Amino acid sequence: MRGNVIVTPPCTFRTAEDFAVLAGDTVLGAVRHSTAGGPPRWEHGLPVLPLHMVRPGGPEVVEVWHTEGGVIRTGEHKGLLYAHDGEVLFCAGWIGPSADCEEATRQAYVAAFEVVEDLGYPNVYRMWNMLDGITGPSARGTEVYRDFCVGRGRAFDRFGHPMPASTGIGSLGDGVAFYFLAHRSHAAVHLENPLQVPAHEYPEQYGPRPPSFARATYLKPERGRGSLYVSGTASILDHATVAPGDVARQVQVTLANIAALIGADNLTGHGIDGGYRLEDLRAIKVYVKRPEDVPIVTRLCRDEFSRRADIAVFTVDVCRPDLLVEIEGMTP
Ligand SMILES: C=C(O[C@@H]1C=C(C(=O)O)C=C[C@H]1O)C(=O)O
Repeated sequence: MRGNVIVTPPCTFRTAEDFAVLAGDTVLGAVRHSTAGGPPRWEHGLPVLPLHMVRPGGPEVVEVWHTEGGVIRTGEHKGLLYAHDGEVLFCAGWIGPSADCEEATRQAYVAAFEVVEDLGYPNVYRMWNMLDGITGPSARGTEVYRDFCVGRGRAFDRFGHPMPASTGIGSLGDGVAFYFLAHRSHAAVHLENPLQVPAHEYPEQYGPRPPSFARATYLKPERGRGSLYVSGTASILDHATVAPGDVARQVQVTLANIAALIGADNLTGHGIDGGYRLEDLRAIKVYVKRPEDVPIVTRLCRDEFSRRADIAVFTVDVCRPDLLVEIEGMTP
């Protein structure tokens, strides 16, 4: 509560049953982390992206993106499904298994930027990409993530959009899925981390085209406090992986990275007043590579984040073979 106004967080995690009740009320779109992925589909008249992130028998986590009001309009463009309420655009797409991940990614991202431009939501502030076999060999004999980065980068080159906060993570199957959010009027301020080389400046040892993303994006309203969206963050200092093989240390380095990124010093340096701490984050997603590491990673995260935060843990691959964990979140 702020005064007597109820502040609805933009994103909450729900069970499949809760989502069925909630949909059609204040929902713009949703992402179903479940046992199968595939193209986005319409549910209750809204775009819903199924992601293969859960093993059989595990609980489905529905990530629900809420609208603050306005008339919701929906549509489809080249297989991408979207909903928008006059201020916020939610859009989801599926690249699917393909012979040429680079070209398929380029085309899908071109379609995404066409949606952004056609509908007039120029401030893209958060993107997610879930890649089956992310560090595995691609059909053209390189690596799926590397091919993906080249294709995505070519679409960014063509449209000249600034690079927003993003996640590029593994999934348990069903090709490459992606979704993103864009705002009509609020400026998107993209942040880098003082402890890390900007990802888009990574040296060539990580691939021919560095990944196109910022470490965080602050969505700045005309007045008052905005929301900060933290990219998938891992145990990387400068550009190098820290503590390969040591999951507890990787969690510590990752949390320290996030703390430095969202803290007052870094925000002030990007022209944003104030700062945040780990306990301010909500809608946290934790990606753990090895199933046996889930208990310790969950405990370490529970100790640092607020009890009021939704924390979802998924057992999937991370974008470098030596990374064991990755964490993302946002402020309400
Ligand atoms: C973990 C890293 O990168 C990951 C890959 C991303 C992408 O390609 O969009 C974004 C954030 C992370 O999920 C990193 O390079 O620090």
